[in-house]
Amino acid sequence: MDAAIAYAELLATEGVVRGLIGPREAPRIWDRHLLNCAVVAELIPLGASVVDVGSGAGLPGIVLAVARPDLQVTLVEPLARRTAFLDEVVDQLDLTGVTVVRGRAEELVGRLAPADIVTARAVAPLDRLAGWCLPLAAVGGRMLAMKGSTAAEEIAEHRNVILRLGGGQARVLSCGAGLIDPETTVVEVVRERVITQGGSRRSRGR
Ligand SMILES: C[S@@+](CC[C@H](N)C(=O)[O-])C[C@H]1O[C@@H](n2cnc3c(N)ncnc32)[C@H](O)[C@@H]1O
Repeated sequence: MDAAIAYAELLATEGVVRGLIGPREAPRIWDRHLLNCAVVAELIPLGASVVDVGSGAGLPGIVLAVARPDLQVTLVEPLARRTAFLDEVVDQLDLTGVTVVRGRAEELVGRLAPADIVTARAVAPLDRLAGWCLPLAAVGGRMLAMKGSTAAEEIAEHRNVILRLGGGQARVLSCGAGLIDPETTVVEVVRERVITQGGSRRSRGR
């Protein structure tokens, strides 16, 4: 809790001053941001490696690292102003299991170890997100994309693209039942196959 309180304080002060979070968000950091992200931890197995794509000011990556010290979390973010803030948060909260990587997700394929879980919140539409996140997951690993009430429509629109990218059937999951209202909506996609550049497939175990 001490680390969570310290992070909330950093977001509401430095985060706002540096333009990483809107001033109107400061009073609702706990419910709209921290708790909304923390409940996603219920979908992540013990000791998993997590890559958070487009971490921004650290959502959900920092929250997951604080809530779950068993996780190895890599925060991927292209903007220097944001990675500088993330580095400071990691230092100040002494988050030993967190690595900050400056870069675009699509440029990091093959440079990061394949992750058990790839998270993203408010980064891109589902088709583009799948194109960035699935290649960073291990085969059998999962993308967990935090989405709003239009999650099912996004899946219907982009189902074929996701399959072509080597993903399985996307599912809409709800996190935080009995803890937060509204619950957090997550689109889960398992990376089932490796798609090589020419479009051929390699399945798990081959
Ligand atoms: C709207 S912000 C969301 C930040 C955070 N996830 C949140 O929920 O507050 C989107 C973030 O995605 C990052 N981003 C955009 N394109 C990206 C890419 N190709 N790879 C990784 N991050 C990217 C942006 O720099 C930005 O910080």
